[in-house]
Amino acid sequence: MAGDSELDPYRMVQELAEDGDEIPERFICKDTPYGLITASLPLMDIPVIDLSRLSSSSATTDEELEKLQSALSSWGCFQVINHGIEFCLLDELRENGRQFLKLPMKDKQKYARAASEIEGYGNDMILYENQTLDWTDRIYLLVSPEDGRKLQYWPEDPKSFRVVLEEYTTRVKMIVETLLKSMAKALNLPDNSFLNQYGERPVMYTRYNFYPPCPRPDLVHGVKPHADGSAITVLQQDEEVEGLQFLKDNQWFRVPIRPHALIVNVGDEIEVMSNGIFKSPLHRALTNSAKERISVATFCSPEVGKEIGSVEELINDKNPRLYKTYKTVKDYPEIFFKYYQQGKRPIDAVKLYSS
Ligand SMILES: O=C(O)CCC(=O)C(=O)O
Ligand SMILES: [Fe+2]
Repeated sequence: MAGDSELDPYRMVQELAEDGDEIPERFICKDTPYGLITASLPLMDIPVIDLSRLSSSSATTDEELEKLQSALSSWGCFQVINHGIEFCLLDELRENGRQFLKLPMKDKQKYARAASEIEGYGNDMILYENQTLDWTDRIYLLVSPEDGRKLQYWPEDPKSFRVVLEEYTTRVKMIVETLLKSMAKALNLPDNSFLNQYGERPVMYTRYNFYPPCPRPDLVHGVKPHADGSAITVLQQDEEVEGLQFLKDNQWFRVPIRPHALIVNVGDEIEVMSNGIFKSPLHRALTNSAKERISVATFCSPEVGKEIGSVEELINDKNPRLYKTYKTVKDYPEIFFKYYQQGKRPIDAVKLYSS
């Protein structure tokens, strides 16, 4: 496809990458308040949580709960091992995304995102005029609740795309429930303290992020620095190509690749529910000049209409309430995307005191 890419908001990054060395101006990041875009950074000593120890009540459970509490109050994220998802399912999930991406553009076009929607196959959403765009294409799908799925956006090629994603969704849902219970236990709260706010019909979106090779990885973001608006995000990383980084104490760290482990980070909703004890971490994804990268992120949020607020037992004279309550899926997405696309932190909109 030829044409002036800067004037064509629907042009995929994949096509720009195939065109050659020019990066349209709109992708070039002129302002980096969180530091230079570079991969020359220390590797993160990422906490590792063994999910099988959390789900059984054995002698090692308490130790694992302590690790969980420590991971979430420092980094806000960890790697999960022994999560129970078969490795072949994880491989197939990621490979299906890759296969879809290799299809001719005309075959992918029928799943294209409509201008006013977030679901479907598309590039970075343009929400305001001078927005710097991320070097990424994506398939973005609501996967739960099941009756809210818009199957017109779910690829039918490769053939197993839909069943694999359905199965993965079921598994992630179970993992998140175990984690929410464990997180409450880790804070000495009743098991259901977070689950009560999460509800029976969580809203889950899965996003396949594709990062085509970029001729100037030092000038663009694959995904700009942000914290997730979810309660919990479960991420499958590329099995070979690094790119994800977390910020801690104003320093970026590279996330190491551990095949078949999942990365879990908490999002703004858990920061609010835990009254700031668990941190919704800033993270970003960088691009790479040699190789494309893929990641699959599942954003898990409470069911529609649930009111989110800090758990009462965590509030006392020493620890005052830090956040306003809000209706998660009703109010937050609007705030979230407006702030997010401007590189601002949406959680600031619900803080009672500015920090
Ligand atoms: O690609 C990655 O590793 C991270 C993506 C991410 O942070 C997101 O989709 O919210
Ligand atoms: Fe994210």
